[in-house]
Amino acid sequence: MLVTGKDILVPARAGKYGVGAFNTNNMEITQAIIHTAERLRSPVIVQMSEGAIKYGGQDLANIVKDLATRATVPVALHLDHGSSYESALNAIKMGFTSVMIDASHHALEENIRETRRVTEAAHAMGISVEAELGRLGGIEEHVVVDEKDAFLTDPEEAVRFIEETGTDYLAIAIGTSHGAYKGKGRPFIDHARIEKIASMTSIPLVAHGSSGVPTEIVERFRAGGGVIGDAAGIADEDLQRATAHGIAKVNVDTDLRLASTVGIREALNANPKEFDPRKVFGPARDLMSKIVEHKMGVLGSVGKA
Ligand SMILES: O=C(CO)COP(=O)(O)O
Ligand SMILES: O=C[C@H](O)COP(=O)(O)O
Ligand SMILES: [Zn+2]
Ligand SMILES: [Zn+2]
Repeated sequence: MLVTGKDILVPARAGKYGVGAFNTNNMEITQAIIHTAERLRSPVIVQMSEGAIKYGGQDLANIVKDLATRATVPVALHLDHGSSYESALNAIKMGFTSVMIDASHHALEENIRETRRVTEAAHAMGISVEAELGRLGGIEEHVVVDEKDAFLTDPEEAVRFIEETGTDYLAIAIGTSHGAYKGKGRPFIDHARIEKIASMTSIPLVAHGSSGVPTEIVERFRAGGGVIGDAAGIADEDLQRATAHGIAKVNVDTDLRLASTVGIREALNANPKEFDPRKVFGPARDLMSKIVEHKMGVLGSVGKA
């Protein structure tokens, strides 16, 4: 069933488990996410970035909505990193049931103003909203945020931000970053900060940049001929600790990107004569399903639907 993000995330925060929010860009990724959720009786969030909307548009949104409607577990269609009020409204028109307004790169007052505009419009239409406070390291919205400029979310500021914007869930900067190269090999999740923010707030919290970048997948990526540097992700134990303390929405894109590429390249390498797309995309879909299954197990959402 197609539901709002709030319908999925409020019970997750109350129940101290996490729900995966997986990025999609095509049918196979969408099937891996929603069919696995159905099989494991897990709620799930399928998200499309503005880039995914540019790539797949209403066609892809309709695929997600159709699979969600036919599923018997709760599924939300969410806009990831909406960059403006107009972008959020456009997603709502396309049938999204949850939107993110990411004005975190603006000064606090401007972030509050822009977020508030979106919550007012979205709430009037029964759609729930994610906002972001603080700045992640790494590559964010196609702007490279230098390590020293990346700042973590201030707990007092979070309380004020939630109160003044009416956002339904809040993405906080706690040391994670987007992409396949996280943390540069040192411990970097600020668990004390998560606990502090969670103790002062009651809405679901969101962790971006939560891919695990599993060693096995990275090794297979290399073995097949892929080129990748010192890749690193978020450890399963870190995610479990974070979800026990208030992180309810856990964003994963990189792991599915890696799995799809590994699946496709291995299928092509194994049989150079193959040109049936089903024999190429099928194995990639299977590998992505395994990633989704693993993540749902780690987050504790299995059986919660
Ligand atoms: O935060 C994300 C999407 O908003 C994705 O994070 P990863 O790059 O760790 O998969
Ligand atoms: O956080 C960003 C997501 O990984 C989406 O990336 P994208 O804008 O390349 O689709
Ligand atoms: Zn952001
Ligand atoms: Zn993100």
